[in-house]
Order: sequence, then C-alpha cells, then structure tokens
Amino acid sequence: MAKRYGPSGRTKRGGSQERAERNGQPDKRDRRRGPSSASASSAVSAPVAMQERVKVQVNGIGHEGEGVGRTDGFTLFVHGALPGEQVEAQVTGIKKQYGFARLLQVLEPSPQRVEPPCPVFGECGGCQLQHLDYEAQLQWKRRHVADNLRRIGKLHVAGLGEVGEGSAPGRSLNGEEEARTPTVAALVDAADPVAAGVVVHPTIGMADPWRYRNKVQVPFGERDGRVVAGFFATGSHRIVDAERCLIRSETADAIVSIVKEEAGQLGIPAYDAGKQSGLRHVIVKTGFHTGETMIVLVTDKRKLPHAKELAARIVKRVPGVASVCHNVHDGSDGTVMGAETSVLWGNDRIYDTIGDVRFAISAHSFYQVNPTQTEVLYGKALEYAGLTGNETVIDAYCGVGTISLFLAQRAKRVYGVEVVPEAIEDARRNAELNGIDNVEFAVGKAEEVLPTWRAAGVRADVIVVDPPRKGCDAALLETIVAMQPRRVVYVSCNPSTLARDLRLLEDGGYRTVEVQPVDMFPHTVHVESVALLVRNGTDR
Ligand SMILES: C[S@@+](CC[C@H](N)C(=O)[O-])C[C@H]1O[C@@H](n2cnc3c(N)ncnc32)[C@H](O)[C@@H]1O
Repeated sequence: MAKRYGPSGRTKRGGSQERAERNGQPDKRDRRRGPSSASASSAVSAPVAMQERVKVQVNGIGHEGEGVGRTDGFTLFVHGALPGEQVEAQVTGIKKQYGFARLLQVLEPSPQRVEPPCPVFGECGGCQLQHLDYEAQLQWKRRHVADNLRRIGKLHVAGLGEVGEGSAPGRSLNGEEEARTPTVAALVDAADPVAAGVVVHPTIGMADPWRYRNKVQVPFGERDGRVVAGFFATGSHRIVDAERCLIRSETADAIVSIVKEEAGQLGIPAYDAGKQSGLRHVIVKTGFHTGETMIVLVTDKRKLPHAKELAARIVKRVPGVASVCHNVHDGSDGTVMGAETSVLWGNDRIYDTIGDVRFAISAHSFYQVNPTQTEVLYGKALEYAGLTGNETVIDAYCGVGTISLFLAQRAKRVYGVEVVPEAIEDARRNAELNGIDNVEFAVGKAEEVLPTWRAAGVRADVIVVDPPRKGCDAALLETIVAMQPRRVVYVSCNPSTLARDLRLLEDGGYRTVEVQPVDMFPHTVHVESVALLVRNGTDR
C-alpha cells in the first residue's frame, strides 16, 4: 500500500490562494496562474464544490512551487503536491477555469519526493521545493526554461518539439522525458545547428545546495512582550520565530541569535507595528572568500538606544565582523532599508572577490547572494561573450559593475549603464580598486543611454543585458538590433520575460544558439539562465 503523507504544517496554503479566497476575485497573479491560454476564453463550470474532498492527479509545478493537477478535467493548484502524484485534497477556492485545494494526503507519492530537512518548510515563504529531490529540481528548472522559450518565445527548442507539442504548460520533466531528450553534445554537434534549434543545457546545480546565501535579512518583532525573529510566514507579515535557516550560513544563524539575546539584555525594543518603535530587521552580509561580515541593524526611528554598546557586544562575540551599521527605515513601502545609514563600529563596507576581481560591498550595494554560483554564471556570460581582447562591450543593467569588470579583463573597452546612481558610484570605486581602466560607467536608463552612445559613435561587438525580473525595455531591444552587435548575451532571472525578449531579438535578426540555466537559488522556484544570441549570418 502506498505510503500516506499527512499535510502537516509544511503544506500550508500559499499567498495567492488566501488572497483569492479573501476577495473572491482573481487578482493579476491568479489570472496568470490559470490553465493554458488556449482554453482561457471559454468558461467552464467547475465540477467541484467548495470544501469537497477530491482526488487530484498532479502533473506540473506552478509559479509558487505548488502542484498543478486535474480532477475531472478541472485544474487545481495544490501546495505541497508534486508531479506524478495522486493526492487527496480539499477544495478551498474556485474560479471559472481553475481552483485551489489543500493537501490532505498523498495517495501515490512521487519517487522524487523527499523529506524536507527544514522543520518550517511550507510555513516559511523562503523555499518552495525542499520536498523535491535536488536532481529533480534541476531537471524541472531546465524544463521550465525550455517550456517558456517554446510557448512564449515561439522558439524551436532542440529535442523538445515545436510549440504545442509535448508537455502541458508547467509540466515537469520526469525521468522518462529526460531520457528521450537528446544529449547536448549530440545537438551541438548536429550538422545543421540552426535546424536543430536552441539548445537548453541541463541546469548547473550546486554540489552542496545548502547554506549558500551570503546575505540574509531577518525581520524582528514583538509578540506577547517577547522578541521574535525569523521570517515572514508565507503570504503575510506574521513573523515566525526561528533560529536556523538551512540556506543561510551557520554564522548568520549565530549572529541573529546573538543580536536577539544582546538586544534583549540591553532592553532594546523590537519593532511593533502598533507602537512602531524598535529593531525592525537585522541584515547580515558576508564576503564568501574574505570571511568579512557586515551587520546592519534597521530601526524605524533614528534613535537606537544603547547602539554603541550593542555593537561592541556583537563584535566581542562574533569573529570576523568588519562593520556594524545602523539604518533607519520608517516607511511601509515593502523595502527593508531606508536611505540613511551610519557606522556604529568598523568600516562602512566589506570586501569580497568574484574570480580575480575584488568588490567593495556597502550596506546598500546589490550583490549576488549565491557566490559559488555567481562565478559559474559570470563564467558562462564571459564564455558566451567570446572575447579576444579587441572587443567593445556594453553591459546594460550593470549594477555595481560586477559583470562589466569581469568582462573588462578580456575586452578592449566596456561601457556599463545602470539606473541607480549609488550603484554606479560603487562600480567606479570597484574599477579603481582593481586598477581596471578600460571601463566607463553611466547613470541612467539603459533604453535611454544606449541610443546616446550609438549617436556618439560607440560600436559594440557584444552587448550583455542582465535586467530585473520584468525584462528589457522594448526600446532597448530595438536599439540593440539597430546597433548590430555580433553577439548578445542575455542573463535572466525570469524565463518568461527572457522568452518574450528573445522573440523580439530573433525578429530583429538574431538567433538564439544556447541557453544555460544556472541554479542560483536551490530549493526555490527561481531560475536564472544565460542565453547566447548571434547575429544572423555570423558563425557563433
Ligand atoms: C538583476 S540586476 C543585475 C545587476 C548586475 N548585473 C549584477 O549581476 O550584479 C538588474 C539591475 O538593473 C538595474 N536597472 C533596472 N532598470 C534599469 C534600467 N531601465 N536601466 C538600467 N538599469 C536598470 C537595477 O537597478 C539592477 O541593478
């Protein structure tokens, strides 16, 4: 008889489900998560009723890591269920085209189901896939990228058939499908690579996919006169008190406990939304290669009582602390830090290296959070750029210049553009720190700055883009097409906007040669990838 898994606290409902139940209206995200657009226009009357217990055959993974399955042909989203499983679930929300259900028990478990090692998995909003074997996570991420390229980008993906063929949207790659997928080497060596289609490589995972984050942001609060610190429960601002997190370092775990303890002893209050006064977040950043640590204490008021004493006590107990800062954030805009930061102890920045390049990291700097995989990702971007030392390269969306400086070591000249002025200050400082003088940074929107560079006579051989989740502005893509670089390297944290943008570039005369997914965020649904495009008529 099949082993039965109880729902436990680990299979709690997700945020969008709660939202949908609250207001009875599909919000934007709910609409996005519906079944395939092909059937979206025809209303289907649901064959299930609220609270009904149903059997669901699960065949996919949704945007929030939930199982996507069917009962009587009706699509249900079930948190905690996995592809290939049959589960019993209770219907908790019904829309025209789909519904939500709470997992009651797994009747036929997937062979890829594993026991999540974290005791708060499902309750915490941080990880979504700990119950799926790591190899299977990597396979799903590859498939997810390929599906997006095919469905949204209308690209011919090597080995995965044409649009409309094969798997349903969101369907996971199971072992059988993986076995049918031709090997990458076979595809790359194919006599006609254009006809073979875009090669989506197997996701590059981590040898040890735990404790990988170099930055954590821990919310602090008060409940029943007690300080709580941990993470926000899925889809809410309720803080779940937790001392350990398996994707942050043990040092970060220890630091958070120490701050909690010392602040308690000094009588420093934690943030209480009603009273709005006290310690709101503790941020810990660590240089992976240097071991240097920065601790940022975020409060809602300018005054942090016993601030220096607290900093001194932390430094005494934590080896490797190079900086303790105080940041004031009195808003409720959903961001963690405000604009004002002062140093309580040590320096205003720490240092780390990526490859041979040294970077200064301040309290505000954006810096990739998985240092091991960042080297893999940037290494791929560098390989795809195909530099010989004679090229002019543009790095759009350059942040603090990480990719720009990485590329500058192999290019004639690199131009970086970024919209945040402080990031460009950091980028210039980082160039100086490394004695790199063949880079030029500009503040502004990439879609506005690139046309001015073009007008000024800049001719790019390679353009690298690394946009935020919403992808590239269409005006930027048009400028790229007009500038006709030999290669475009697209680094993306969102496969759907990647696919949309690749379509525009393909229509503008580029060919997507290959895409490499890199697992920057193990145990989450996030997928990072880097794509190589070449101008039609050029060899890769
Ligand atoms: C995913 S990050 C990449 C940063 C950098 N490449 C790295 O790896 O550290 C995207 C960056 O694009 C910047 N950005 C957002 N919109 C922009 C725009 N329209 N033009 C230029 N930069 C933009 C953000 O501030 C952010 O630094």
